[in-house]
Amino acid sequence: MTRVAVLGCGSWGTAFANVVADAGGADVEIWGRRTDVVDALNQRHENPDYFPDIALNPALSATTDVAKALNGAGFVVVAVPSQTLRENLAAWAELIPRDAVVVSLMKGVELGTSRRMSQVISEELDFPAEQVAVVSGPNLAREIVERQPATAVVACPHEPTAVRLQHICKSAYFRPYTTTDLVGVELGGAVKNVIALAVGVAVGMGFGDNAKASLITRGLAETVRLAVALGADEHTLAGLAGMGDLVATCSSALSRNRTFGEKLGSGMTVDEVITETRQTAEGVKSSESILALARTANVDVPITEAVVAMMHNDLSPAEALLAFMSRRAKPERYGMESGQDERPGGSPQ
Ligand SMILES: NC(=O)C1=CN([C@@H]2O[C@H](COP(=O)(O)OP(=O)(O)OC[C@H]3O[C@@H](n4cnc5c(N)ncnc54)[C@H](O)[C@@H]3O)[C@@H](O)[C@H]2O)C=CC1
Ligand SMILES: O=C(CO)COP(=O)(O)O
Repeated sequence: MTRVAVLGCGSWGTAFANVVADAGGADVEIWGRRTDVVDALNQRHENPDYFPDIALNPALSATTDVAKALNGAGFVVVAVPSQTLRENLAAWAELIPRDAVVVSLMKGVELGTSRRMSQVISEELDFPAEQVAVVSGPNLAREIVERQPATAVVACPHEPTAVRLQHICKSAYFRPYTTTDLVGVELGGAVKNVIALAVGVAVGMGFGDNAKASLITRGLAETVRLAVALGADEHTLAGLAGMGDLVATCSSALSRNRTFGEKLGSGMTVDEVITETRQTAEGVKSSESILALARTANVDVPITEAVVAMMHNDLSPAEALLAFMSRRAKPERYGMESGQDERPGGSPQ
């Protein structure tokens, strides 16, 4: 049977490993850093840190020995924070089988380089495009580990690889579709975290459904502009990895990004929220790398600009709202036609 190594036993690594085990077509071993978590996974079939009340598939095994997890793996699924991926891969590179498919579950863009996760994988491992894939979509880990129905997108420029991956993670409750549009899928997943931060801020400030719907809709518009400028198919962003994930994340109290924004909007400082946030909220750091990408591509991303200003440049939520709402009046556009006038600081009406 195909061996699958899942690297990272945080919330999504654990839930996705369980999906593959439940799908029943592969042997799955999950790697984690902490002995107590790995022991609980092996002995009690639970992850006490993230899902203490959920019975995981007993066929799922765990190890702290990354060489053991990677030995003979046909798929190497990576679920660590986006900003540590490069250093993690450097440490693992020699152990990853040269014929394996490496799968990113991550939704971030690297700081400093603005590389997508699949690009970091290709660069660090020197793997060809047909051996690098991504899984993304409306996949709040808690709901998936509860085995609630969900859909996702499996992306690889080489369709047969996407189909192989689709088969090992398709189960009674998890329905993956395939696509070859890696760029659209990865940018959809990364930018929605930034938009979820903005929605969270609005919720924390006490605003209601009109504000949320406005941010989601205009957030999708800026995601489409950026992704298409970088080579994505516009239709991908109307799909599960775009609108699907954006709606799920922005609507859910389970989202770490939305929750982070909510705390900021209700008056906490960024440092205070970071101190009490234990899990990865990718949008906080990726907002900066996404803004850098947008500037390089000369694309207006006003919500992302506002999020970066709040997260990294001490702009208060009230000031960000004022800057956002006082931009010049303009026609509603969805795609690539937008001009420079979206940038905060554009002349008020
Ligand atoms: N939680 C969710 O619902 C979903 C998360 N994702 C994405 O999956 C990725 C991982 O997120 P989660 O599992 O939720 O995060 P998490 O914070 O629950 O887990 C991260 C894991 O990485 C490990 N880790 C942290 N620093 C590390 C380092 N320097 N080296 C090696 N391992 C390290 C942690 O010990 C933990 O096991 C993120 O990019 C996230 O956007 C995608 C879909 C759903
Ligand atoms: O990506 C996710 C759902 O698809 C999870 O979002 P958060 O990282 O905000 O929890």
